[in-house]
Amino acid sequence: MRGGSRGGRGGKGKSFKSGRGGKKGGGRDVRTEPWGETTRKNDLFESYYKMGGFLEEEEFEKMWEYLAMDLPNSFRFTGTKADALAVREIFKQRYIPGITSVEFEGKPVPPPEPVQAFPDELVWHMKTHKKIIRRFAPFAEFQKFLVAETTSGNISRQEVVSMIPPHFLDVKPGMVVLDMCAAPGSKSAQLAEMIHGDEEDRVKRAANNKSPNIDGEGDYSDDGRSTGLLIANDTDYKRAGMLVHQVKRLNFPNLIVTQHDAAIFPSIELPVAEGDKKQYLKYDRILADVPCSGDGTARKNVNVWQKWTPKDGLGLHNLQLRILFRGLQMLKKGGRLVYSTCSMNPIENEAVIASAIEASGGVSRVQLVDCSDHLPKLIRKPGLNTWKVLDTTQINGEEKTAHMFTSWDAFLKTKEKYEKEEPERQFSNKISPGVFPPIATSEEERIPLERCMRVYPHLQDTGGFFIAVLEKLGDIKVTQIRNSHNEAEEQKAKDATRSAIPATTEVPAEREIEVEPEAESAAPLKRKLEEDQPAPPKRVKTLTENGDAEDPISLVEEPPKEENSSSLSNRATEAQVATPTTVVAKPAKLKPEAQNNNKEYYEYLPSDDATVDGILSFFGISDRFPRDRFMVKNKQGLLLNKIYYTSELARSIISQNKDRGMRFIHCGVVMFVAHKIKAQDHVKAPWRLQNEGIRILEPWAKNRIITCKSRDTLFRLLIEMFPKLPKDGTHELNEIGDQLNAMDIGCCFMRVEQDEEAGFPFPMVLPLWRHPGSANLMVDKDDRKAILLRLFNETNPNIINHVAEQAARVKEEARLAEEESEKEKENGESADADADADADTPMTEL
Ligand SMILES: C[S@@+](CC[C@H](N)C(=O)[O-])C[C@H]1O[C@@H](n2cnc3c(N)ncnc32)[C@H](O)[C@@H]1O
Repeated sequence: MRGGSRGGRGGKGKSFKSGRGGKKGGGRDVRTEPWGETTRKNDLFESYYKMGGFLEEEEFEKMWEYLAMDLPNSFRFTGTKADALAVREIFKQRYIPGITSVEFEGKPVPPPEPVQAFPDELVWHMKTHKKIIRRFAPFAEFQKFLVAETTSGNISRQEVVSMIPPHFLDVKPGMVVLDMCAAPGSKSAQLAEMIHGDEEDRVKRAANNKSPNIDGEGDYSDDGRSTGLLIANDTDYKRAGMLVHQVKRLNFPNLIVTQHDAAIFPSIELPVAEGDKKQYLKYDRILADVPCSGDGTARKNVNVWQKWTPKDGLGLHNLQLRILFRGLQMLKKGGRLVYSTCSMNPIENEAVIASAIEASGGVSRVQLVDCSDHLPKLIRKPGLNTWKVLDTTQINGEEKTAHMFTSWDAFLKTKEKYEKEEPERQFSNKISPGVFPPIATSEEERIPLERCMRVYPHLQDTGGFFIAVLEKLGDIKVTQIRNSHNEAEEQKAKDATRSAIPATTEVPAEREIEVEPEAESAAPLKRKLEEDQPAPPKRVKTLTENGDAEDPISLVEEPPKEENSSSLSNRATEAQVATPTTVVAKPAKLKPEAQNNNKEYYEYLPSDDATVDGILSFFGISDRFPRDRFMVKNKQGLLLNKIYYTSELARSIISQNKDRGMRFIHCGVVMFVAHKIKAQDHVKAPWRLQNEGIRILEPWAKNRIITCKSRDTLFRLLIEMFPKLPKDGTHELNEIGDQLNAMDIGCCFMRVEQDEEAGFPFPMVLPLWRHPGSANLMVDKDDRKAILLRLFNETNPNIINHVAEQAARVKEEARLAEEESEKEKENGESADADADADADTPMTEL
């Protein structure tokens, strides 16, 4: 159970006015109440999804109806499985019965329900509108629990669809995982949990000289500790900060946060023996949850309705392709990569997958994995093999016409026609061959795009999402960086061969939309194009930046050795001709630079460091606990007051790469903090254990361990800060006071064993400091409140801080004394004055 700090993100759906009249049939759906004024309607958006061949007409109608409804709130129980199940049980037993009995306007209000797609009832969603949540006490109480546990890190408020991709990565403890576009970090948190696995149980077994092998899966060579690593990366400085904030609370020593452009993510060096060839880190698993237009988030992100344009997806295709391609390069052979977006647009999805597979050398190098037997309860639709491409043209920024194209050739033909007939009409420079469906020359070469997964809003009342699982079968070629000259030459050659071009299709936007002749199922649709939306949704704006300009790194480093150079395959090659940016396959060349403010400074302490040695002896930490993984984050070393701990692989990577120009912006769990007390002489080890790192160390400790056995004692220690422990031995701290009386001043581990009968549904270990005349749990007020709520259902605890109260008393006494002395002074002064006056008077008189 984590103490943790603040984090998490709430699913804030704005109120709205449904564009299509809300859900029909059944009970009244409170989510469609017109509590807000935003109209959820966008003709061009609708036309594309209606005419693009995504769903049968009837199903499309249902999908569109759901897309215009508010999204249910959802959340996930997090942490180790045991912790997550324990908190889930408290939630089910304490809150569900009350919520289930609530009625609104004579009808039962739907209670939270587990989302069937995920195992163990660890994911829940709630369709109740926040107005109802605020109005009814059982919901309000539950809401309080939700907030407290989110703050503590035991619950993550995350959109249901966003939880899907990590499940398909099939991460095992011990794996090396890269999350390429990780901010704000909800999927990174899931991945970290998977890498962590049952680590705590395994370590406990190892520390007790039992085999740490619980389930036969994973690498147990590090005394049960997970040997895996998660590198969570994001290019955006601010968002990377959010990511650090989110993952810090995981207290996971096997985690590094970096800030790089994923499309040119640097190759990370591994340490090698002197004289040996350089080795680069390859990943067992990669998540590419790329920046996207986000049109699948329209249920919670109402901006999508106002701002959707076909250019959003077209503009992102190339960046998405570059990120995916770089990911495939860095993947181990046999490794797995999950590509995902919260967009339903095939240009950002299947088109990217097809182009990346082609660019990698085809299906013999990278295969789409059939995941139909995985998460069988997740309702999904197969990926698309055909789709159309929509874009708009304009003349002098006006008279927009929407066009739907079925092929690159149809697009070129249309362009040629207009160049002759209406040369002033501006065509998009965003359409490239790669955005169209691939054309296979043989069945063996066909990319089975149907293995991709599409999750639509109506299938299980979620947002829209796309997931594709890729496996690397062979080495991937490195794409040559193409310059404008060779692109232009290649284009000329291609143009010359394009003689028989099929008929063009266009959709005049201000008139009646014509359906292109190739499309069988399409029917004419009347629509009027709204004013052009000049600004794409905020998300798109931020995400279209590829970060190159900001990144002080150039693109010339040699790639890892195994990869040979060759050109991109046809579709991807053509894509480069038609789009302004090239697919760049090479990693960033790092510039060694002094560690600066953008990232943290890391200095590992030598394994015989005297300070660490002193601390570890004080707590009786086994010699088997590694001594070489402690670091400080300041040049002044131990002058600073925190000592961090990281996993072995994190240490190797940080040490090997920190001076190469890698932007490491977070790594390490705080293990010890210097304890500044006046009576230093009393204390043999003036360092205190930290809530963050205590669980990593505790199984290896022999000294300074006390055990709390009763709920009363725990309650007292939580509700009172610095309860008294007088020197004469009298105290009100029950078994804890007795154990502390026999202990020197300093920090200790306070264990709470799991004991259902005693009212402890999960084990805990908390740091406690024994002072000369008191004791204090080193747990902050928020975490105290969360534990009090979780274990004691204490909703509004009044936490007493004896020291603060005493300090306030002393201050008050000092103030009163000062007042008193002022008064006395005044009195004295006036008395003196009187006396003086008395004295003077006679003098004067004299
Ligand atoms: C869909 S969001 C990722 C959400 C995240 N995976 C999660 O679950 O919390 C896409 C992220 O990609 C980042 N991004 C945009 N361009 C990038 C690039 N070139 N390299 C790395 N990250 C990028 C954005 O800053 C954004 O945080």
